Amino acid sequence: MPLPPLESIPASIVSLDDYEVLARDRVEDSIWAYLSGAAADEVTLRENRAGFERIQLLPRIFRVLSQASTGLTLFGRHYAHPVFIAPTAFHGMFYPGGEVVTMLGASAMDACMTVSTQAGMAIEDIARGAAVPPWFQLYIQPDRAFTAELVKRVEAAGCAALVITADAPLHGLRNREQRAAFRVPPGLEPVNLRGMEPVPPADRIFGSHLLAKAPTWEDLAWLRSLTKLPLVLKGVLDPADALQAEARGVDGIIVSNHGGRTLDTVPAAIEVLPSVAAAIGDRLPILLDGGIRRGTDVLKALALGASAVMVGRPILHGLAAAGATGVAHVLKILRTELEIAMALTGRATLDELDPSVIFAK
Ligand SMILES: Cc1cc2nc3c(=O)[nH]c(=O)nc-3n(C[C@H](O)[C@H](O)[C@H](O)COP(=O)(O)O)c2cc1C
Ligand SMILES: CCCCCCC(=O)C(=O)O
Repeated sequence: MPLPPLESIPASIVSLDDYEVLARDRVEDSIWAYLSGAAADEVTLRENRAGFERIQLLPRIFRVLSQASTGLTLFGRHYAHPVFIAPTAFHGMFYPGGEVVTMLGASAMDACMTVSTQAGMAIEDIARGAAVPPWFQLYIQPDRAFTAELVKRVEAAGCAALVITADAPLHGLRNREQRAAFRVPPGLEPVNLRGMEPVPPADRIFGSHLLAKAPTWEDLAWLRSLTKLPLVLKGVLDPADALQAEARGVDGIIVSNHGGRTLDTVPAAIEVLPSVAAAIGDRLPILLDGGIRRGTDVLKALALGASAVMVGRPILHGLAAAGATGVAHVLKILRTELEIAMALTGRATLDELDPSVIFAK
């Protein structure tokens, strides 16, 4: 499938926020509530942005930039830049063709896409078109035998890492979605979970079946024994959990509050990153997501201990606004902004990004 040229995007669309405005006109109200909303009062959603805005940069001047690069190596693979696509559910809600179209845009920008367990398309079909082998995000299912089969499929499809989401044993309390009566549109289903017994609804949480099979640390050890893929744990906020994950043999950690969509009033991801980075040191790579909207945000996250970042909602804004071209343009904007931020702070490589680029008040 050819990618329509970036020139087809209006010249006035220059930032990720512009894509949010463009997408708003193209997405039906209840789906918009699902995409944009977060848990409860959405305090954490706002904090994810405010956390980045509170951090100021301190540039160095006259540094040698002639060999500048955004390249990095993670789990033995080279990546052209540190902007990864976070896993998000059902891309078909936002654009016909769903995840395959997102992958087309990601491939045009050499970006690594993480495919959600809740994707509306088969992992094999999504991975087939990938220029960069995707990562797969796993929600450990109540049926562990089914989960094991899914992991084998993911390996066979050529995925390069398994991202295990740990912060959502339950769906967060999404009042904005409830008010808008959000439902997954007919015709979309989590096709990679086909064949699994659906989890019936319950009228209470404690004492019902809902938490009976919730994942525990033992599941991590079980997954470790099941696959050679790098295991990356998503949804870590407490350094003690990061250390526990390391002890259980994970290969990487994603500092994330799920874009504010699980437990409200937890701190901004960028605010807890330094404490997780201090605990883990250089022993494991750390990624961060939540609120990345500017190249300066990418730079701040890398300076405070992340090796790469993931971006959620803006990718869906690009997809809704202009399909694969929109996804590619969102990624291009972020990468270009990162390069500008690196050049203007006098940092030629990602290795040169450390806390010295952050202004200490
Ligand atoms: C519409 C939507 C769907 C999401 N679906 C998933 C999912 O299926 N699995 C998952 O681990 N995280 C999911 N997330 C969370 C993202 O992976 C990521 O943590 C979050 O979006 C990052 O914040 P940002 O949107 O500010 O970039 C979803 C987020 C959104 C906005
Ligand atoms: C509409 C199905 C939602 C599945 C869970 C996806 C998710 O993690 C999210 O944040 O939303």
